[in-house]
Amino acid sequence: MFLDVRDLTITLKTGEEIAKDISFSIDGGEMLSIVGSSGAGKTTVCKAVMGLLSSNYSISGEVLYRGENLLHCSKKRLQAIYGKEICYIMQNPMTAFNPSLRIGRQLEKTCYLHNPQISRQELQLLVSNTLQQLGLDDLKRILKSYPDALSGGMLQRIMIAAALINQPTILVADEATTAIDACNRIELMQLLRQLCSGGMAILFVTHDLRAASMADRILIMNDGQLVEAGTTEQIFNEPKEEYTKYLLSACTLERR
Ligand SMILES: Nc1ncnc2c1ncn2[C@@H]1O[C@H](COP(=O)(O)OP(=O)(O)OP(=O)(O)O)[C@@H](O)[C@H]1O
Repeated sequence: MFLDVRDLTITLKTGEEIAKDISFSIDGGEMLSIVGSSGAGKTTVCKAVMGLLSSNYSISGEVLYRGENLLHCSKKRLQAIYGKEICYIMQNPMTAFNPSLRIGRQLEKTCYLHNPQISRQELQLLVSNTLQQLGLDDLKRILKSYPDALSGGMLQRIMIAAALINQPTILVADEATTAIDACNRIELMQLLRQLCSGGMAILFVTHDLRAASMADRILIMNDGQLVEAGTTEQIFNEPKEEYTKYLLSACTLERR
Protein backbone atom coordinates (compact mmCIF):
# COMPACT_ATOMS: atom_id res chain seq x y z
CA MET A 1 0.00 0.00 0.00
CA PHE A 2 1.44 3.40 -0.98
CA LEU A 3 -0.30 5.46 1.66
CA ASP A 4 -2.12 4.10 4.68
CA VAL A 5 -3.50 6.63 7.16
CA ARG A 6 -4.70 5.02 10.37
CA ASP A 7 -6.78 6.61 13.13
CA LEU A 8 -5.35 10.06 12.51
CA THR A 9 -6.53 12.49 15.17
CA ILE A 10 -5.38 16.10 15.11
CA THR A 11 -5.93 18.36 18.08
CA LEU A 12 -4.95 21.96 18.69
CA LYS A 13 -2.89 22.63 21.79
CA THR A 14 -5.97 24.49 23.07
CA GLY A 15 -7.77 21.12 23.08
CA GLU A 16 -9.91 21.77 20.01
CA GLU A 17 -10.22 18.66 17.85
CA ILE A 18 -9.76 19.38 14.13
CA ALA A 19 -9.88 15.81 12.79
CA LYS A 20 -10.86 12.60 14.53
CA ASP A 21 -10.08 8.97 13.72
CA ILE A 22 -9.38 9.52 10.04
CA SER A 23 -8.43 6.29 8.25
CA PHE A 24 -7.95 5.69 4.55
CA SER A 25 -5.51 4.07 2.19
CA ILE A 26 -4.46 4.61 -1.42
CA ASP A 27 -2.51 2.27 -3.63
CA GLY A 28 -0.56 2.99 -6.79
CA GLY A 29 -2.83 3.62 -9.76
CA GLU A 30 -5.68 4.85 -7.56
CA MET A 31 -7.32 8.23 -7.10
CA LEU A 32 -9.06 8.81 -3.79
CA SER A 33 -11.00 11.98 -3.19
CA ILE A 34 -11.82 13.57 0.17
CA VAL A 35 -14.85 15.80 -0.17
CA GLY A 36 -16.31 18.15 2.42
CA SER A 37 -17.45 21.70 2.97
CA SER A 38 -15.15 24.50 3.98
CA GLY A 39 -13.83 23.97 7.49
CA ALA A 40 -14.38 20.18 7.46
CA GLY A 41 -10.68 19.59 8.22
CA LYS A 42 -9.47 18.48 4.79
CA THR A 43 -6.45 20.78 4.54
CA THR A 44 -5.37 19.94 8.09
CA VAL A 45 -5.42 16.23 7.21
CA CYS A 46 -3.36 16.93 4.04
CA LYS A 47 -0.85 18.94 6.05
CA ALA A 48 -0.55 16.14 8.61
CA VAL A 49 0.16 13.68 5.79
CA MET A 50 2.76 16.12 4.42
CA GLY A 51 4.39 16.72 7.82
CA LEU A 52 3.52 20.41 7.64
CA LEU A 53 1.66 20.96 10.89
CA SER A 54 3.42 23.13 13.45
CA SER A 55 3.90 22.26 17.10
CA ASN A 56 0.56 23.99 17.79
CA TYR A 57 -1.07 20.73 16.79
CA SER A 58 -0.79 17.34 18.40
CA ILE A 59 -1.18 14.33 16.14
CA SER A 60 -1.93 10.74 17.00
CA GLY A 61 -2.35 7.74 14.75
CA GLU A 62 -0.20 6.62 11.84
CA VAL A 63 0.70 7.96 8.41
CA LEU A 64 2.30 4.99 6.70
CA TYR A 65 4.18 5.48 3.47
CA ARG A 66 4.87 2.00 2.09
CA GLY A 67 4.74 0.76 5.66
CA GLU A 68 7.01 3.45 7.15
CA ASN A 69 5.34 5.73 9.71
CA LEU A 70 6.09 9.27 8.60
CA LEU A 71 5.06 10.65 11.98
CA HIS A 72 8.15 9.00 13.49
CA CYS A 73 10.73 9.37 10.72
CA SER A 74 13.94 11.35 11.06
CA LYS A 75 14.11 14.84 9.54
CA LYS A 76 16.64 13.59 7.01
CA ARG A 77 14.41 10.74 5.88
CA LEU A 78 11.41 13.08 5.57
CA GLN A 79 13.46 15.51 3.46
CA ALA A 80 14.20 12.67 1.08
CA ILE A 81 10.54 11.62 0.85
CA TYR A 82 8.64 14.92 0.71
CA GLY A 83 9.04 16.80 -2.55
CA LYS A 84 10.35 13.70 -4.27
CA GLU A 85 8.23 10.67 -3.48
CA ILE A 86 5.24 12.45 -1.97
CA CYS A 87 4.39 15.85 -3.43
CA TYR A 88 1.82 18.41 -2.40
CA ILE A 89 -0.22 20.83 -4.43
CA MET A 90 -1.23 23.49 -1.95
CA GLN A 91 -4.57 25.22 -1.82
CA ASN A 92 -3.41 28.76 -2.50
CA PRO A 93 -1.18 29.21 -5.56
CA MET A 94 -0.65 32.91 -4.80
CA THR A 95 1.32 32.20 -1.63
CA ALA A 96 3.07 29.00 -2.72
CA PHE A 97 5.88 30.72 -4.64
CA ASN A 98 8.79 32.88 -3.61
CA PRO A 99 7.73 36.33 -4.88
CA SER A 100 11.30 37.47 -5.53
CA LEU A 101 12.43 34.53 -7.67
CA ARG A 102 11.61 33.93 -11.33
CA ILE A 103 9.34 30.92 -11.99
CA GLY A 104 12.00 29.16 -14.08
CA ARG A 105 14.52 29.37 -11.26
CA GLN A 106 12.00 28.09 -8.71
CA LEU A 107 11.13 25.06 -10.84
CA GLU A 108 14.79 24.31 -11.47
CA LYS A 109 15.57 24.52 -7.75
CA THR A 110 12.67 22.16 -6.94
CA CYS A 111 14.03 19.62 -9.37
CA TYR A 112 17.70 20.11 -8.52
CA LEU A 113 17.08 19.62 -4.80
CA HIS A 114 16.24 15.94 -5.35
CA ASN A 115 18.33 15.36 -8.49
CA PRO A 116 21.67 17.10 -7.84
CA GLN A 117 23.36 15.05 -10.58
CA ILE A 118 21.09 16.29 -13.35
CA SER A 119 22.78 18.19 -16.18
CA ARG A 120 21.76 21.75 -17.06
CA GLN A 121 20.37 20.59 -20.39
CA GLU A 122 18.32 17.74 -18.88
CA LEU A 123 17.01 20.10 -16.22
CA GLN A 124 15.78 22.65 -18.76
CA LEU A 125 14.19 19.94 -20.87
CA LEU A 126 12.42 18.45 -17.86
CA VAL A 127 11.08 21.86 -16.78
CA SER A 128 9.83 22.65 -20.31
CA ASN A 129 8.25 19.23 -20.81
CA THR A 130 6.46 19.35 -17.47
CA LEU A 131 5.04 22.81 -18.14
CA GLN A 132 3.90 21.75 -21.61
CA GLN A 133 2.27 18.65 -20.16
CA LEU A 134 0.11 21.08 -18.17
CA GLY A 135 -0.88 23.05 -21.24
CA LEU A 136 1.51 25.93 -20.53
CA ASP A 137 2.98 26.78 -23.91
CA ASP A 138 4.17 30.36 -23.49
CA LEU A 139 7.33 28.93 -21.93
CA LYS A 140 9.79 31.78 -22.42
CA ARG A 141 7.52 34.32 -20.77
CA ILE A 142 6.48 31.99 -17.95
CA LEU A 143 10.03 30.95 -17.04
CA LYS A 144 11.21 34.57 -16.94
CA SER A 145 8.22 35.85 -14.97
CA TYR A 146 7.97 36.59 -11.29
CA PRO A 147 4.86 35.01 -9.68
CA ASP A 148 2.92 38.29 -9.45
CA ALA A 149 2.99 38.66 -13.25
CA LEU A 150 1.00 35.47 -13.81
CA SER A 151 -2.70 34.73 -13.38
CA GLY A 152 -4.04 32.59 -10.52
CA GLY A 153 -4.99 29.81 -12.94
CA MET A 154 -1.51 29.82 -14.47
CA LEU A 155 0.16 29.77 -11.07
CA GLN A 156 -2.01 26.85 -10.05
CA ARG A 157 -0.91 24.88 -13.11
CA ILE A 158 2.73 25.82 -12.46
CA MET A 159 2.34 24.63 -8.89
CA ILE A 160 1.07 21.30 -10.24
CA ALA A 161 4.09 21.24 -12.58
CA ALA A 162 6.37 21.82 -9.58
CA ALA A 163 4.74 18.87 -7.81
CA LEU A 164 5.05 16.60 -10.85
CA ILE A 165 8.57 17.54 -11.88
CA ASN A 166 10.16 14.98 -9.58
CA GLN A 167 7.73 12.24 -10.71
CA PRO A 168 6.35 11.42 -7.27
CA THR A 169 4.71 8.14 -6.37
CA ILE A 170 2.03 9.95 -4.34
CA LEU A 171 0.44 13.28 -5.18
CA VAL A 172 -1.60 15.11 -2.56
CA ALA A 173 -3.72 17.72 -4.32
CA ASP A 174 -5.63 20.16 -2.10
CA GLU A 175 -8.25 22.08 -4.12
CA ALA A 176 -5.82 21.81 -7.03
CA THR A 177 -8.32 22.75 -9.70
CA THR A 178 -10.24 25.53 -7.97
CA ALA A 179 -8.50 28.52 -9.61
CA ILE A 180 -8.55 26.94 -13.07
CA ASP A 181 -11.21 27.66 -15.67
CA ALA A 182 -13.67 24.91 -16.63
CA CYS A 183 -12.01 23.76 -19.90
CA ASN A 184 -8.52 23.58 -18.42
CA ARG A 185 -9.95 21.90 -15.34
CA ILE A 186 -11.29 19.00 -17.40
CA GLU A 187 -7.93 18.65 -19.17
CA LEU A 188 -6.15 18.72 -15.84
CA MET A 189 -8.41 16.04 -14.38
CA GLN A 190 -7.71 13.92 -17.44
CA LEU A 191 -3.99 14.42 -16.88
CA LEU A 192 -4.36 13.31 -13.25
CA ARG A 193 -6.24 10.21 -14.43
CA GLN A 194 -3.46 9.54 -16.91
CA LEU A 195 -0.85 9.84 -14.15
CA CYS A 196 -2.88 7.38 -12.09
CA SER A 197 -2.90 4.92 -14.99
CA GLY A 198 0.88 5.26 -14.97
CA GLY A 199 0.92 4.01 -11.36
CA MET A 200 0.78 7.21 -9.28
CA ALA A 201 -1.45 7.34 -6.18
CA ILE A 202 -3.46 10.55 -5.96
CA LEU A 203 -5.24 12.05 -2.98
CA PHE A 204 -7.56 14.63 -4.46
CA VAL A 205 -9.12 16.97 -1.91
CA THR A 206 -12.03 19.20 -2.84
CA HIS A 207 -15.20 20.87 -1.56
CA ASP A 208 -16.87 20.11 -4.89
CA LEU A 209 -18.36 16.66 -5.26
CA ARG A 210 -18.54 17.09 -9.06
CA ALA A 211 -14.77 17.58 -9.25
CA ALA A 212 -14.38 14.31 -7.32
CA SER A 213 -16.32 12.31 -9.89
CA MET A 214 -13.11 11.24 -11.65
CA ALA A 215 -11.80 9.56 -8.51
CA ASP A 216 -12.09 5.81 -7.97
CA ARG A 217 -13.30 6.20 -4.41
CA ILE A 218 -14.69 9.09 -2.37
CA LEU A 219 -14.55 9.85 1.33
CA ILE A 220 -17.02 12.38 2.68
CA MET A 221 -15.71 14.50 5.55
CA ASN A 222 -17.77 16.71 7.82
CA ASP A 223 -16.81 18.52 10.98
CA GLY A 224 -13.49 16.73 11.36
CA GLN A 225 -14.83 13.22 10.75
CA LEU A 226 -15.23 10.85 7.85
CA VAL A 227 -18.96 10.30 7.55
CA GLU A 228 -19.23 8.12 4.44
CA ALA A 229 -16.94 6.19 2.14
CA GLY A 230 -17.59 4.38 -1.09
CA THR A 231 -16.77 3.97 -4.72
CA THR A 232 -17.59 7.03 -6.81
CA GLU A 233 -20.65 5.19 -8.23
CA GLN A 234 -21.90 4.35 -4.73
CA ILE A 235 -21.53 7.92 -3.50
CA PHE A 236 -23.28 9.40 -6.54
CA ASN A 237 -25.98 6.76 -7.00
CA GLU A 238 -26.65 5.36 -3.52
CA PRO A 239 -25.60 7.98 -0.94
CA LYS A 240 -26.44 6.85 2.57
CA GLU A 241 -25.72 9.83 4.82
CA GLU A 242 -27.81 13.01 4.89
CA TYR A 243 -24.65 15.11 4.55
CA THR A 244 -23.64 13.29 1.35
CA LYS A 245 -27.14 13.85 -0.04
CA TYR A 246 -26.81 17.52 0.89
CA LEU A 247 -23.49 17.81 -1.00
CA LEU A 248 -25.07 16.07 -4.00
CA SER A 249 -28.07 18.39 -3.96
CA ALA A 250 -25.69 21.38 -3.85
CA CYS A 251 -24.12 20.07 -7.10
CA THR A 252 -27.53 19.71 -8.73
CA LEU A 253 -28.57 23.21 -7.65
CA GLU A 254 -25.37 24.71 -9.11
CA ARG A 255 -26.01 22.97 -12.42
CA ARG A 256 -29.50 24.54 -12.82
N1 LIG B 1 -4.19 26.73 13.97
C1 LIG B 1 -5.53 26.76 14.02
N2 LIG B 1 -6.15 27.55 14.93
C2 LIG B 1 -7.50 27.59 15.01
N3 LIG B 1 -8.33 26.88 14.23
C3 LIG B 1 -7.76 26.08 13.31
C4 LIG B 1 -6.35 25.97 13.15
N4 LIG B 1 -6.08 25.09 12.16
C5 LIG B 1 -7.29 24.67 11.71
N5 LIG B 1 -8.29 25.26 12.40
C6 LIG B 1 -9.73 25.05 12.19
O1 LIG B 1 -9.95 23.72 11.82
C7 LIG B 1 -11.03 23.62 10.91
C8 LIG B 1 -10.62 22.84 9.69
O2 LIG B 1 -9.74 23.63 8.87
P1 LIG B 1 -9.23 23.15 7.47
O3 LIG B 1 -8.50 24.27 6.83
O4 LIG B 1 -8.53 21.87 7.62
O5 LIG B 1 -10.62 22.90 6.70
P2 LIG B 1 -10.89 22.57 5.18
O6 LIG B 1 -11.87 21.47 5.15
O7 LIG B 1 -9.62 22.36 4.45
O8 LIG B 1 -11.58 23.91 4.67
P3 LIG B 1 -11.21 24.79 3.38
O9 LIG B 1 -11.64 23.99 2.21
O10 LIG B 1 -12.02 26.04 3.58
O11 LIG B 1 -9.75 25.04 3.47
C9 LIG B 1 -11.47 25.05 10.60
O12 LIG B 1 -12.57 25.37 11.40
C10 LIG B 1 -10.26 25.86 11.00
O13 LIG B 1 -10.61 27.15 11.39
